Order: sequence, then C-alpha cells, then structure tokens
Amino acid sequence: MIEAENLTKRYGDKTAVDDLTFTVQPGRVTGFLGPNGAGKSTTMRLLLGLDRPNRGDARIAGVHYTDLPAPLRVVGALLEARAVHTGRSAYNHLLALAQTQGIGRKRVDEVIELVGLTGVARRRAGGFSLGMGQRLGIAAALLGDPDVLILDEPVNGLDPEGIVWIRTLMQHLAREGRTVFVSSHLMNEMAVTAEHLIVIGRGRLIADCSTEEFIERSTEKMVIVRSPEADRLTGVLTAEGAKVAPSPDGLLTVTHMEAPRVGELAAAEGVVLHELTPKRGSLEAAFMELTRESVEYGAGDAPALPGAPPGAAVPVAAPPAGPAAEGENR
Ligand SMILES: Nc1ncnc2c1ncn2[C@@H]1O[C@H](COP(=O)(O)OP(=O)(O)OP(=O)(O)O)[C@@H](O)[C@H]1O
Repeated sequence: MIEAENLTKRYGDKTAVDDLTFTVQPGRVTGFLGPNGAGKSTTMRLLLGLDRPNRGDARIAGVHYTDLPAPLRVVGALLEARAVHTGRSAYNHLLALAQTQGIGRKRVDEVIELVGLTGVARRRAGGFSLGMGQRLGIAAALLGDPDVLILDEPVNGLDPEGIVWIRTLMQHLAREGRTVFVSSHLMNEMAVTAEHLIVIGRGRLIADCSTEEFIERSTEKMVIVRSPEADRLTGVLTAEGAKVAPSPDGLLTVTHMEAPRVGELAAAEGVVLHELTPKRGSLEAAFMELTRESVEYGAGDAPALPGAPPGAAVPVAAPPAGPAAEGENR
C-alpha cells in the first residue's frame, strides 16, 4: 500500500504538489493521471524519498521510504526518462544493483528473462534503445520482488508489442496482490490497464475512483443505432425524450436514453433495427473534461519544462464542446 497524506511540495513560489491525500491499494493497477506539470513526477519522487515534502507525509508499506532497510525488496521504481549512462552490460548493471541489497545472481537472471533482455544482457546498457532501456529499468524495479511498484511513464519508448507486454505484466503483478502505481499520458492505454485512477491537476487531487466511474462521471453515454426507418425511429425516440443526431452514413447517435429503452421503443413501434450499440465515452474525453480547469500549459503558451529543450512541453488543449468523444470499447 502507498499512502500520501497532505503531501505538499513547493519550489520557490511554485506549489508543485498541493495538500495531496490518497491511498493506493494493493491488488489492482492504479493509474496516476494529470496534465503536463500537474505534479505526478514530483509526487512519485516524494513517495520514493528523492525529495522532501514541505508538509505532509508519504509512506510505503506503512513506513517512510528512507526508513526501509532494504528498499528494493519492498518497492520497485521506474522514474521517467532515467537513462542508464553506463559502460556496464545490462547484466552487470543489474548485478551491481542486486549486490547492494543482498539479492543473488539467480534473481538477476530471472528478471532479465522476464523483461525479454536475455539476448542482449551482455551488451553495454549505455547503448540501449529507449525501449530496451525501459525494459532494463523495469527489470531493476522488479529485482527485489517488491510488493509495491511505482512506475513513471513505463510505456514510454515501447513499441506496440512492448506496450501490450508491460500492460500484461502490470496486471499480472497486481493480480498477485501487489500495489501497482503507474503514471501515463496514454489515455487509451490507461483505460485498458488501470482499474482505479488517481487524477491530479495543478498539484491537487481531482479524482480518486474507479476508471469506470471516472468515465461515467464526465462523459455522456451514447447509443449507436442503424435502421432502414431512421426518420420514423428518430420521431419515436425524440417523443420519449431522447436526443438523436443523424450522421451521413445513416447511423443515429442517441443520447439521454439507454440502449435497452431504445430497443424496447423500436420493438413496440415495429421499427426494424440493423444495429444497436451502447457506447461509453473515452477516458481521454473524460480526462479532458475533468482537467480542463487545471491545464497548466494551454496550446500556444507552452513554456519549456525545466530541463526540457525549448518547445518540448506538450500542450494539453481543451476539447471542443459536445459529445464528440469517440466511443471506446474495452
Ligand atoms: N526541481 C524543480 N524545480 C522547480 N520546479 C519544479 C521542479 N520539479 C518540478 N517543478 C515544477 O513543478 C510542477 C510539477 O512538475 P512535475 O514534473 O511533477 O509534473 P508532471 O505531472 O510529472 O508533468 P509531466 O506530465 O509533464 O511529466 C511543474 O510546474 C514543474 O515545472
């Protein structure tokens, strides 16, 4: 379990993390979301004792990170863009890390195999591609077989196969009863990976709920209907309070009415249906909606983030209004 209590971190007059209280439970993948500059990496650094809070408390498995006698055995972490600048081979890099905590060679071999680096384990880690570097970072995080994992953007640099691999791995680790806390900007990926979400904006908590609930709360449910009698159906549904938007391909997008009711009304009136598909909103649309107020850098006024090259800040722009969200099947 991970606990943050009134966590607050200021850099000069900038409050990066603002009175943040949340708990990350074991047994499920918890996604950590927020627009650029929301304070995700800072929060993770505070949890890992790499920075000191101005106020509040962060505990992992009930204790402060810095009080853990063998931290790698309790918590494994992958921090964003952590390149391994080393002339050592991947194997020796992991072995050196393992030896600091009394972890044996057998476990080094195990994690190398687990992350799919067996074929390149003797190669210089400093020359690894971004994706291989991510896998090596994940191997390091798993070295101590920890109960808690804190992963900052683990999907960064991975190809589609790698993305599916990390998703499966995180879900497997969670099913084993571990606490998996993962930040990402890839909403579609988080929608299928994380069961629970903690969302922050400008350092403050915006949501702490299931992924399902997060999407339901801020996007409108839609029903996609196709009928050879689209006009008649539109009349039937609007008379019962639904809103119906036709599209040029003959599909009707129905809001303010659930799919079963659409089907029942069509049957009662003898209207033939060729398609009746309930669609939920996307996590991306829900995220845009709920974080709209807390976007740090809007399009056009994006300053460079500290340490980033000019223009590197990725703006998160507010979405256009209306139920334009693409439906997303899980
Ligand atoms: N060492 C630092 N010195 C000064 N300001 C900092 C420092 N680290 C972070 N900040 C500021 O704190 C805020 C939160 O940054 P942080 O990197 O934690 O956000 P983030 O949610 O991880 O962003 P991103 O999604 O872009 O990685 C930002 O405004 C950032 O500029």
